[in-house]
Amino acid sequence: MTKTPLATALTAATVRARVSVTLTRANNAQAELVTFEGLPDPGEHIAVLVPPQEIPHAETPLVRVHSECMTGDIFGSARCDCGPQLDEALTRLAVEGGVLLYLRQEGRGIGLYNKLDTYVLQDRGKDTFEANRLIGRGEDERNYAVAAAMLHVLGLNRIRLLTNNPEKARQLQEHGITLSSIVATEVHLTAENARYLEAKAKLGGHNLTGADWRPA
Ligand SMILES: Nc1nc2c(ncn2[C@@H]2O[C@H](COP(=O)(O)OP(=O)(O)OP(=O)(O)O)[C@@H](O)[C@H]2O)c(=O)[nH]1
Ligand SMILES: [Zn+2]
Repeated sequence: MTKTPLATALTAATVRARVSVTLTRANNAQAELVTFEGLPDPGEHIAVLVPPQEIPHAETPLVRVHSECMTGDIFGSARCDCGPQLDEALTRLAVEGGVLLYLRQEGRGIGLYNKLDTYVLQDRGKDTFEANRLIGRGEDERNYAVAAAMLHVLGLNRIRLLTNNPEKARQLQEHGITLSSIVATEVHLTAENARYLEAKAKLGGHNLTGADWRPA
């Protein structure tokens, strides 16, 4: 059977290296960082494999697909909920084990400088989606084929996905990943990120109920 270009791209990837690290942000879990060759886009995406520390390994692994946010993940910027979501995922993975895919998709795929340009527009009253359009970019340019490719290489074709984002769930399923369930991330609401979260729920269709869910 002739493979479609997408199927070929998803299966052409291989593991490049596996490196052990102690994760101080995940209760000192002895995790493994995995790098890849032949992914469908050139970003330096990594997988973080975290062993369970408190409960036996689940049959279906918990997976967090996290998009890079330098401002939130590294500096703890309170404009968005990315930092608390990353901490939540790492804490949870340290308890029950699982995998975090760290995707180099800064600014929903538009890059750091462009994201900071949209912050200027947001400070003048535009929401996150509109601000992207105003600088001539898509509202959300992320494509999760790369995440599916990483999961295929790791042999994780059936997962429990930790997300509130329906598009992430939809695309992973489209690329052959079975979601046995979708586990909600907590709603990390603060006065400072309220407008950001409101836009995600209203315009991005994110589930902000705090309850586990299925895509419509
Ligand atoms: N363009 C743009 N990107 C942003 C902004 N704030 C955060 N981001 C990026 O948004 C991405 C995170 O996406 P979110 O929509 O917050 O969450 P998600 O990953 O889609 O959904 P969850 O799985 O539920 O967390 C990261 O790449 C951030 O860099 C913003 O104001 N503008
Ligand atoms: Zn963020």
